[in-house]
Amino acid sequence: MASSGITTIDQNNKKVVEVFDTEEDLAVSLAKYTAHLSDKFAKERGAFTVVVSGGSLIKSLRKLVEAPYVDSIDWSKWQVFWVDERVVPKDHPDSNYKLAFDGFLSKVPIPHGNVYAINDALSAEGAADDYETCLKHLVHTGVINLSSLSGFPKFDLMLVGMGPDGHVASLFPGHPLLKENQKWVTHITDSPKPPPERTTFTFPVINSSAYIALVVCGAGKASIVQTALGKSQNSEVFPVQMVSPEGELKWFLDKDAASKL
Ligand SMILES: O=C1O[C@H](COP(=O)(O)O)[C@@H](O)[C@H](O)[C@H]1O
Repeated sequence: MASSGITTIDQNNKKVVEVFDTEEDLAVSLAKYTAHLSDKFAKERGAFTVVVSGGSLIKSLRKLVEAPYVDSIDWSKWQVFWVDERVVPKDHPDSNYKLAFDGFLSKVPIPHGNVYAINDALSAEGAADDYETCLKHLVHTGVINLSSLSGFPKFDLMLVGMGPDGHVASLFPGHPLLKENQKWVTHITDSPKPPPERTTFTFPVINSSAYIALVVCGAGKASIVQTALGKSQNSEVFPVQMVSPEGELKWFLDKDAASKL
């Protein structure tokens, strides 16, 4: 699967891997994929619950704020959440909210009340608990679906990146939080990547999703991609390998990230 432009699909159609010649091509396809799901969920359930990560993912969403998508998507149906957040003020350069707001949210007419940022006045633990309470309320009111299989919230689409160490959200290799199986949202105060204090969705929530787009670009991530998708002998299990949603997982890779496959 080394060349670009190739799509592979696993036997039960739950995992799709698509490799793009350039990050530009990837961004175009990601916008099309997201717009399609927005339309589907808006029609089916009158809401589209979208979870974003921080990092390089946000730049790869840039085509959504351009024609034709900026005018064709029904932004009023979007409900936006963060899979992880750094516990810093919302206007801090490290804030995932600020990154998404500056690069994406400020350019589309999503109602302000449909954007769920953490309470940045709280401690990491307090912010995680507060976010979980907010999610529970939204499940109760039917904005967020509940998985009948797992009993955890089932978001329509998670758009997530992966760090060069194989972390997803703020779930880092070897960290005890990888095993959290009760909480919906938890916190970390010793993140190996700064800033140290963060909130993060847990794996049961991530893996209850209807759709996950895992967006990975750059040669610096090729070894982990090889471990996750290729024939690497690496015995360590990286967090990204624990991503296994109830619904569909689609990997969006650029040629460099896929270079070791
Ligand atoms: O710290 C974080 O890093 C990951 C990966 O970021 P990237 O820039 O390497 O794509 C990101 O997905 C996560 O949301 C963020 O908090």
